[in-house]
Amino acid sequence: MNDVLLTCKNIEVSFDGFKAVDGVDLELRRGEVHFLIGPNGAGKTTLVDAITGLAKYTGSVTKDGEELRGKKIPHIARKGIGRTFQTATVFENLTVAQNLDIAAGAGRSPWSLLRRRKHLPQQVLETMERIGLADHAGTDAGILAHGQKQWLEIGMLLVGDADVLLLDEPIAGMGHEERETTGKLLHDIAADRAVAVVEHDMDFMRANASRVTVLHAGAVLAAGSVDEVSTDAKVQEVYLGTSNAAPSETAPSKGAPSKDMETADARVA
Ligand SMILES: Nc1ncnc2c1ncn2[C@@H]1O[C@H](COP(=O)(O)OP(=O)(O)OP(=O)(O)O)[C@@H](O)[C@H]1O
Repeated sequence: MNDVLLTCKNIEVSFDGFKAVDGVDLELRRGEVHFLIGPNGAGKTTLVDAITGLAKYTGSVTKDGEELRGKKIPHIARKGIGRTFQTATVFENLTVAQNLDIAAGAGRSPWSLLRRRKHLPQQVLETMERIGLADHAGTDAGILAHGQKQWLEIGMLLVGDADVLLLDEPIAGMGHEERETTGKLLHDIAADRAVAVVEHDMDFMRANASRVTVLHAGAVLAAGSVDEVSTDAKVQEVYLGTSNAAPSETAPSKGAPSKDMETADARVA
């Protein structure tokens, strides 16, 4: 079995008494692309916020035996936990190479970080190849295509030595080719890391998930392989809205379970 890099136990996040995350357990393993799915408002992003120190929580997040609850955001990042946001947060006025050089250069002085260097570190050069941006080393990040910005942001986590990557809807707004490339990139980087992907796109999830956790109303509804969660009656009910609790979301049930989730995706996305 792949080794566990991050363990979350009984995570709860409350906003003014409303439990956005309600007792979630989660393990992220090296070698896996772990999808976090669930309807809007299920608590996916809030869970990522908790893990990365942006949201206060009760429960426990551990990495390498260290409890991370209550630790500051930079400390959590230094522990190798990195995240991307739906809107890429790159330095738009700096080049691809400079963005990566800065991300790789924690500990260097601000001036040396901003200086255009003749020789980029090997790690930056290798990462540019890996994320498919080697031909854009001198391009300002601000004029990259949407997908390329997402790849650059992932690259910035890689050069920062993150080994647990939490990616929030990385393919939103991408075309077919960019999605395919992103799927390959996720598996490439997961070979020696743990990758978690918050996603609404069920086709992308089915094509790329090693493991899936389905959240609903802040809690884990189901977890397992794509097949296991696709055939789970509770998951189908939530996605199809066949329960009395969500009559307005009722959608006709057609075909195989995986098709059902596709229907849900069209509605949820
Ligand atoms: N800062 C906040 N203050 C109050 N409520 C919040 C806050 N952040 C999130 N929530 C609420 O917590 C719940 C979970 O939100 P969250 O964004 O984590 O869901 P999600 O599963 O990521 O949804 P989506 O797929 O739409 O992004 C929602 O009901 C949301 O309105």
